[in-house]
Amino acid sequence: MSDKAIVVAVDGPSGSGKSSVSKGVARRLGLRYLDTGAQYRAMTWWMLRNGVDLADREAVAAACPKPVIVSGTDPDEPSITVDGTDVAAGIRTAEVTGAVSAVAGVQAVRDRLIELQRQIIAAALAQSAGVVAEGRDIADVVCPQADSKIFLTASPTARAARRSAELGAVVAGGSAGTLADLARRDAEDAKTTRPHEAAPGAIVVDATHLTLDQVIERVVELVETARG
Ligand SMILES: Nc1ncnc2c1ncn2[C@@H]1O[C@H](COP(=O)(O)OP(=O)(O)OP(=O)(O)O)[C@@H](O)[C@H]1O
Ligand SMILES: Nc1ccn([C@H]2C[C@H](O)[C@@H](COP(=O)(O)O)O2)c(=O)n1
Repeated sequence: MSDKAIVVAVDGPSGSGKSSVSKGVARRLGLRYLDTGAQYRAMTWWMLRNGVDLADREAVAAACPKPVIVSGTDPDEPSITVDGTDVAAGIRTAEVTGAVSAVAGVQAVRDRLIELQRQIIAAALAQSAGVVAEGRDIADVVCPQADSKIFLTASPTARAARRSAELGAVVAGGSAGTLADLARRDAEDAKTTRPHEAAPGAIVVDATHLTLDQVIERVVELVETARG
């Protein structure tokens, strides 16, 4: 097996299992883990906290250089801070989830976070065995030179059922409400990225009928095959 540090890109729609699978693969292969969605959420958290009008794209673009966002890449303990504040829980609220697509749709935000993501990936390549980076545009925009590209998907009902189970009864309307929330966010995200389309060179992994462990195993096999 080659000793070259590697990048594994994992993209896919909301709730397809990107975070759980990417962390599991990173642990198995001794890689770092980068959650790019958490960075868009952290930017949104900061905008909401600072009273930026999210309907005003110019205001969002003007404000986006200000927050200092730091991502920790240990797959056992991923972390994210904004201006030194731990926002790991704060970025998962319904308020942030409902607002994040609007912020992620502003090109100046994307430019800033993509630059940050490339810096983190470069540091991981220099200092470790590599990184699993997950999001919506890793394989086609952030890191087209990734060594392995995975497009992780699952049926809308499987994604909604899994997300519902994770959230318990918190979402109004239960699994049906979650299904509608996922569909709405995917539709919003599709204005900016391609959440339902595999990038050129990406291998599609359909997790609808697979357990989490089976998906991790499948992705590890694909990465090891590509590594040679
Ligand atoms: N193959 C699977 N079988 C059963 N449950 C799964 C599977 N994959 C993921 N899950 C569960 O589904 C839920 C959503 O997974 P996860 O948060 O990893 O998705 P995601 O794609 O990162 O979501 P988002 O895009 O919203 O950040 C979690 O509760 C996770 O444990
Ligand atoms: N590379 C990325 C990652 C995420 N986003 C957007 C799309 C999502 O609605 C939002 C939050 O991501 P999640 O935590 O649910 O994976 O961020 C993006 O545009 N590009």
